[in-house]
Amino acid sequence: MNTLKLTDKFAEALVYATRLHAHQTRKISGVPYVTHLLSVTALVLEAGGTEEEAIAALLHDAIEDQGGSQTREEIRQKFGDAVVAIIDGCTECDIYPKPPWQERKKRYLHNLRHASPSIRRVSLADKLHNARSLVADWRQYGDSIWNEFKAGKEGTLWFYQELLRVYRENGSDLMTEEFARVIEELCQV
Ligand SMILES: Nc1nc2c(ncn2[C@@H]2O[C@H](COP(=O)(O)OP(=O)(O)O)[C@@H](OP(=O)(O)OP(=O)(O)O)[C@H]2O)c(=O)[nH]1
Repeated sequence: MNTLKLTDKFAEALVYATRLHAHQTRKISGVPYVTHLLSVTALVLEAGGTEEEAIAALLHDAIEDQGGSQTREEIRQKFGDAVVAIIDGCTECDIYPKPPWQERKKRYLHNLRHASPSIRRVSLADKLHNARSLVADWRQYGDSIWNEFKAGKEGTLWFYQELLRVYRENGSDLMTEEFARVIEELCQV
């Protein structure tokens, strides 16, 4: 049985993430962006993740979407180096303009191959929730959803299949196999 007890640091990160992303929404459904952060965090904790991993899950898009290096330093001061290292491992880039889509995705896949177990857990939870969102959004809105993704349907499916290959390189676990089932479903939409 998992006996993890979350501390006030987790509660602080929850409020901080909610405020940081307060004006951001999910691009298909339009719901508050914090829904994604909460789902990813729940997946990390359900998979046996630590409090540091859960805090990193809450803040995994903070550097990329909400302030770059300034936000990184703020997170370092509030939550420490270990949390920042996990977030950096889940961050594609923090510079603007962003490099081309395929270049970013290939670099993400390359870095993931050498990433720590903590980074891999938060990354997998992130991509699992995004893949589930895609299936749910497709059911509601149909093929028009692909217009919202820079690489369209083909490129997006390529990325998810490559991610699955990388997650499986270190063996498999329950979350990886759930990801595989969702990707199979996504490939059939
Ligand atoms: N499925 C889905 N994705 C959405 C939605 N709103 C925002 N996103 C984000 O869109 C990103 C994928 O969009 P793309 O056009 O393919 O790529 P890009 O934003 O990286 O350029 C995902 O980021 P990512 O970099 O792959 O992951 P993340 O770490 O930013 O979450 C995902 O988080 C939504 O409503 N549904």
